[in-house]
Amino acid sequence: MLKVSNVSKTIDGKLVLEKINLELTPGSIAGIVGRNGVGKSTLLRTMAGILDPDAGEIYFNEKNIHEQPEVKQKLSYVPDSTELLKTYNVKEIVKLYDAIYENFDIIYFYSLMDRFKLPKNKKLRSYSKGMKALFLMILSFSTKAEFIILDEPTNGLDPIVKRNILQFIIEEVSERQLCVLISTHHLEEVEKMADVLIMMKEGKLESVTSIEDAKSEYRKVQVVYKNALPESILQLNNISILSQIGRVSTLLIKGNIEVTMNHLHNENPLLVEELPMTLEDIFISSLGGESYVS
Ligand SMILES: Nc1ncnc2c1ncn2[C@@H]1O[C@H](COP(=O)(O)OP(=O)(O)OP(=O)(O)O)[C@@H](O)[C@H]1O
Repeated sequence: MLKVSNVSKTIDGKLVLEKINLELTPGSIAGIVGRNGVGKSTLLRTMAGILDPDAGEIYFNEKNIHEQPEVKQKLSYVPDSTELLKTYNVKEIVKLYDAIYENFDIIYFYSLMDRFKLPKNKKLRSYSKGMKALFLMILSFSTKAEFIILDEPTNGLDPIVKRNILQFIIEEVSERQLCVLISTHHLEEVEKMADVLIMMKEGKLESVTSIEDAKSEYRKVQVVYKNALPESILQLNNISILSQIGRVSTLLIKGNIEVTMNHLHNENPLLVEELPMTLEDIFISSLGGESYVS
C-alpha cells in the first residue's frame, strides 16, 4: 500500500502541491489526470522520492520513503524523457540498473527486449521515440519494483506500440499484484485500463474515485426545446453545457440526476435523449475552467 499523507511542496515561491492525501493499493492501476501545469509530474517525482516534500510524508508499506531510502528498491519511476540516458548503450544502462536495484532481473529484461524486438547492441540515441519509451518501461518492470510510476508513458507513440505497452502494463499488474500510477493526457487510456481515476486541479486533488463511480455521478443528455434553453435550466448549478448547435444542446448533469432529469422533462422539451459519456466530458466539466461552450 502506498500512502501520501498531507504532502505540500513549494517551488520557486509557488505552491505546486497543497495538502495531498492519497492511498493506492496493490493490484491496481491509477490514472492521474489534470490540465497542464497542475502539478502531476511534481507529485509523481515526490512519490518516487526524487523530490522532498516541504510538509507531509509518503509511506510505502508503512515505511517513510524519504526517511528509509531502502524502500525505494520497491519503487520505480519512469520519467517522460530519456534525455539523461541517451549517451549510454543498452548494456551500460542494464549494468547501472543491476547495480542499483538488488532484484533487477536481467533474464526477464532480455526476454522482454526480445518480445518487443528492441535491438540490444545500440546506444539509446539511435532508438526511435517509441523504442525509447518501450525500453524505459522494460527496464522499470525488470526492477521487480512493486510500485511503478509512469509519467506520460505513451506520449508520441504510434497506436500499435501504444496498445502493446498498455497491454503489457495490464498483464504485469494482474500477474504480480503491482500498483501502477500513470500520469497521462490520454483519457481514453485511463478509461480502458485504470481502476482509479485521480483528478488534479491547481496543486490539489479534485477527486479520487473508481472510473465507474466517477461516471455514475454524471449523465450526458441532448435536449431540444421549442426556443432557447429555458432560464430555469440555465440557472441549475449542477448542469454544464458541453455544446450548443442551434436549438440542440448537449448537457452534462453532475449529481442529483433524477431530480434534474425531471426538471428537464417538466419544461416541455421536444427531445431529451441520453448520450454515452466519456471521461473527457467529466474532465472538461470538472477541470475545464469557467467557460468551454463550443
Ligand atoms: N524545477 C522547476 N522549477 C520551477 N518551476 C517548476 C519546476 N518543476 C515544476 N515547476 C512548476 O510547477 C508547476 C507544476 O508543474 P508540473 O510539471 O508538476 O505539472 P504537470 O501537471 O505535470 O504539467 P504537464 O501536464 O504540462 O506535464 C508548474 O507551474 C511548473 O512551472
